[in-house]
Amino acid sequence: MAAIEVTGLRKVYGGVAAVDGLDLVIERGEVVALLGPNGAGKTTTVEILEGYRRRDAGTVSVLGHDPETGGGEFRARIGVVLQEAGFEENFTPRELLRLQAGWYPHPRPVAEVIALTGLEEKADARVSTLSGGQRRRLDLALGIIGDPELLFLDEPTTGFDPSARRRAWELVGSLRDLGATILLTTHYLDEAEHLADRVVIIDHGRVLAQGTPDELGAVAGVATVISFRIPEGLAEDALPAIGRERRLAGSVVEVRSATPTADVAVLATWAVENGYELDGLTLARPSLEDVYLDLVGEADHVDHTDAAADEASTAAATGTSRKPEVVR
Ligand SMILES: Nc1ncnc2c1ncn2[C@@H]1O[C@H](COP(=O)(O)OP(=O)(O)OP(=O)(O)O)[C@@H](O)[C@H]1O
Repeated sequence: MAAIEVTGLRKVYGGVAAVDGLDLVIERGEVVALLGPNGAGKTTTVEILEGYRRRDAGTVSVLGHDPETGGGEFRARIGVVLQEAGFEENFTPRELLRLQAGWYPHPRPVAEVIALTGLEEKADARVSTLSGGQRRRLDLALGIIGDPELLFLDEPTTGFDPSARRRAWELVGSLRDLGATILLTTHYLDEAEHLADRVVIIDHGRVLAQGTPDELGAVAGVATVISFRIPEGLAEDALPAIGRERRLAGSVVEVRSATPTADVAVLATWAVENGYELDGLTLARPSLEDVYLDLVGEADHVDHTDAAADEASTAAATGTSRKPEVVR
């Protein structure tokens, strides 16, 4: 039996469908990342799977339970890390973890979870003194204390510094190695690429595409990128017309090509005939970001609720700032 099976899921708020006929199957032991723009319906979907929201239509099975009626037995088998959980500020992380452990039949040792999440130095400090990133680590610690079979992580590393992020990734990797099934939502495409066996892209409450990043590239028909440094003194319009889109970032030319073999042949022939050496000539498969933007659409991507934050998170996620200008 799959860990999660969802068919025709629907949730409507004030006449608008936040989730609109979503189908999803997640096998046991899989790590799956849900991607999508702000307002796509990720959190609504995940909270329905966790049993925190009621659905309007569709069938949902999570570890064989209907989350709406699964009760304590269901809750003991899942771990949940919400986007914004409130804490009892006067408690310490160790105390909160002990309390939470009491809810589960087979919890992990508190000290082990503190070490796994890198909270040793703050284990006995009041929660009110924790930084934002340390609070997120505590969220993560509380999510795994029950040694869940299925872990839900809603944007688990937002606000983490780079090394905390690496540790969280290692933690997710080790949970996966122990056989946990993990469903995470993230806006960090590199996080999805690094952690997930499979990526599910949703928009307007439906699944747009799913698969490994490589499979998604094929589905989306996203082009290979041919890049090289433009020969010194050469005007850009002197380059041969290849590819379906060309961009210039400083002196680096990026050509998106659906037929890279033929395009490289044309480019190389032109360069040799004219006596140019094309410095930095490389071919790169499309990144998950290319696939994502191709599927979701850049206009759509920034059209949702919080364009600025969305753009900032994409930039942070990919280590890039604004995209180079499209010159064609
Ligand atoms: N409690 C609610 N009441 C009314 N509308 C809601 C509620 N929760 C979500 N929505 C709406 O449902 C849609 C989907 O929201 P959801 O939070 O699931 O998106 P998301 O993909 O998780 O977005 P984000 O990436 O911004 O977290 C949005 O249009 C949102 O405004």
